Amino acid sequence: MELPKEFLSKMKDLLKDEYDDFLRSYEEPKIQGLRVNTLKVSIEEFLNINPFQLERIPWVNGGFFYQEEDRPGKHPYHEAGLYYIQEPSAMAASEMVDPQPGEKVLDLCAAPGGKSTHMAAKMKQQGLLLTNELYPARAKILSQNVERMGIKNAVVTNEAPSKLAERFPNFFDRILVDAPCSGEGMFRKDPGAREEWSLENVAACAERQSEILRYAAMMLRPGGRLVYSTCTFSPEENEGVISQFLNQDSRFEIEEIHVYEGFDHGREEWVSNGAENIEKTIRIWPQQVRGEGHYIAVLRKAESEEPTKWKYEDGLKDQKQLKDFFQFAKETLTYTPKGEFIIFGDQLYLLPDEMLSLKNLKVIRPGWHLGTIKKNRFEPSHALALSLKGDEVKNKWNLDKNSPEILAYLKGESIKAEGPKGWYLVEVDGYSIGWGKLADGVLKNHFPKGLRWMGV
Ligand SMILES: C[S@@+](CC[C@H](N)C(=O)[O-])C[C@H]1O[C@@H](n2cnc3c(N)ncnc32)[C@H](O)[C@@H]1O
Repeated sequence: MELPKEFLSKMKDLLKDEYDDFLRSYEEPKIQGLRVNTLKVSIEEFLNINPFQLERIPWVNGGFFYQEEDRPGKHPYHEAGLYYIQEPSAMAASEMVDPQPGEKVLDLCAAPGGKSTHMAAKMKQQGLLLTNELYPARAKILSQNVERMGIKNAVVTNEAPSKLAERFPNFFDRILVDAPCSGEGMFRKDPGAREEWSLENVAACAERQSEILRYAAMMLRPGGRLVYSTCTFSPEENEGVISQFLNQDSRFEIEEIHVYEGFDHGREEWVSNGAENIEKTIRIWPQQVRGEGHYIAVLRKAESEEPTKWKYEDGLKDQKQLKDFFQFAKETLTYTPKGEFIIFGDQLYLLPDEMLSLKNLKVIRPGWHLGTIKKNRFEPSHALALSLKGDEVKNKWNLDKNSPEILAYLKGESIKAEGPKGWYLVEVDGYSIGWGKLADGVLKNHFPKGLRWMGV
């Protein structure tokens, strides 16, 4: 593998005796991981039905190494959101954010959503997860992953950190800044990162990271936790950014947290003006664990009495427009979802608790997407299907993971079926995967066109 020469000489100076081991790690194949989505299946249940060769990742409950030939991205369980494919070291960051059910959590640089979907699982559908991405095309992928994992309490936005900072001052209990970086830790996985690398780019990344971090700091409530992470080795983007930030903002300090075996500590000697306790930040090295390179700093904001006035988002006042939805819920579900409803165009959503006004923000998904309000009828969304459990619907149609019918369903074909007319939750081995509508012995396919398996 060809690596940038200036990168190698810099790493040699920094790592000294460890350099040869570091270099050898580039000869190893990339490490593959998946994380069980506990919103849909418990870890134990998943291990009972698991079709892959899995080995536990020590630092994350429900994280597993898999083998290249397993191809979990091409399995019906993937479409059902039973797991998320994620680089093993990257799973450490959300573990350290450790969001709790009911909290208000922000993921500021979130696409494609590995860490957000991990945090959502920890929040157990309770509280608010604001997950944001600057670039529109990436924000769309983030939103699709939120849908596939059956997350109900997430709002997906497509904003600049500065814009969010104006709207959410001192608001979040926990914030993750998984910053855009020079990606040195991903060289083994991503040839693009190798090609784009330069010393100038490292410096530009550090500047951008400092700016993002300052906006994140404004949005954290006093006493809250801010986690900063990168997938790069350069001290400028890691200990350097954190030291500069801490030296400028005395409300923050480094929080000491449990460090897993094999993880390394921050290097004070690699930066000038290293902040107090900078060695208590975390480095993950490919020559020390089965994962790519990462850096993580956990910060705590001091308690204070900063008064803040927020403007909460109001749900629909006039619920007349919801008539067809309530009719659908009565016919199809075993309960009626409650809360603050909101209509965007003809799309119906339920807002997460405590959401602030979304006015003038670029919102991709303002909450739990329920479906489309059509003329005299309601059509349920794919997001609704993926977030429902079998006991929450009156009718379901279960397919075996190895059956020809599940393949036909994923390709968009109708399936022969007998039963009362209406909407059916289609399942794979008991886990929701989409909708079908039954009439006259045929289950009409409602698996979204854009997700269908072509050429299989
Ligand atoms: C390391 S990636 C995030 C990975 C993600 N957290 C995950 O686990 O899947 C950083 C993200 O920050 C976004 N980004 C780039 N410039 C940004 C900026 N100025 N402000 C906020 N986000 C930015 C990138 O588009 C990218 O999606």
